[in-house]
Amino acid sequence: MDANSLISLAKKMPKTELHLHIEGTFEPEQMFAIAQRNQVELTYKTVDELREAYQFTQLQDFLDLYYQGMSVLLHEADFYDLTMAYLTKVHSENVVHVEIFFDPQGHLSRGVPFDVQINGIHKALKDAEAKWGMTSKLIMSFLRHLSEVSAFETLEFAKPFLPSIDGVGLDSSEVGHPPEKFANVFKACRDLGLKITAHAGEEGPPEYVWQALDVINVDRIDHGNRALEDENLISEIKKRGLALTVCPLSNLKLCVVKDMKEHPIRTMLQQGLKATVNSDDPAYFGGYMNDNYIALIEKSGITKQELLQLAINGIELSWMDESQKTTHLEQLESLFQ
Ligand SMILES: Nc1ncnc2[nH]cnc12
Ligand SMILES: [Zn+2]
Repeated sequence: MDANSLISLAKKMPKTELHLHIEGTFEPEQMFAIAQRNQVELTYKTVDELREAYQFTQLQDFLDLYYQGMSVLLHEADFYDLTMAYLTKVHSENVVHVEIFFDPQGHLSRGVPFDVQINGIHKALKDAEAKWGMTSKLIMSFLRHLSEVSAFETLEFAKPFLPSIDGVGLDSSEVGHPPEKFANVFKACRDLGLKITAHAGEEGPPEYVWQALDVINVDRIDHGNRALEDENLISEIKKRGLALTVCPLSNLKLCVVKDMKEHPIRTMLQQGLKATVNSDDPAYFGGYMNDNYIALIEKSGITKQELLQLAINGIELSWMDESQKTTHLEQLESLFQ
């Protein structure tokens, strides 16, 4: 099948997004509008100037801008508008289910209370479900450059809102902040019945992925690229049936891969790993869900079978209800017949 036909299929597929930081969907135009509304001054003077700064050679370059960008979010309506803009965009791309991270510590540290953040995000998620039937899960992520004590404090703030929180994650600067630093807080989260995921093997070594498995007992792995360096690790991830939430355009922008032609997602599938396609921080990395599929089709040469497998993995490895999975899988199969 030629690339154009594959792209057309990719656009029509019912898709899930399992690795998405809501603060990473902040488009410069919206950032400037909210900054103005809140009378917050941004370091960059224009949308163009800000976009020009999106040149990263490593994760930290991006994170520095990402934390600056989110600093204009102050009120519940800001979190609602940010989330609704993202959901509207991906609804138009046939995304039927999203699992969204938010970074409470990035806002608590600026004096924005937990309830302001989560109420805005949660309301948008519920409105999207009512309007379009789009389902969602919400994942609270701990910032790994901060201490485990800070993560525990965040968990305390979260406790009144646990009915709206489905899982916990671990993100921010990976190297130097291994999963074992958070062993106790993830144990507490597990005891509260929360699902667990962690960024591991994006820049960090295979050892960090082992720790995500053996020390914090993750339900899935965000990125996981560097797991491919260790055959025993690949076997263990397969044995546990864990998803890898892979983010192709993010990997390119953050120089985790040099060229999309060399992206390891096909190798992951060939090794029997359950890779999925996701956009991570689409406003910063040059594309939403469909753009990630298009980049893979145009540059890495994925086949129709691989395209189908990636979409199946996204549904099967999501945390949605089993009956809902069946519905989406049936739709997907009929599209590929
Ligand atoms: N790709 C990424 N890696 C680590 N932390 C993040 N926070 C937002 N995006 C991230
Ligand atoms: Zn991420």
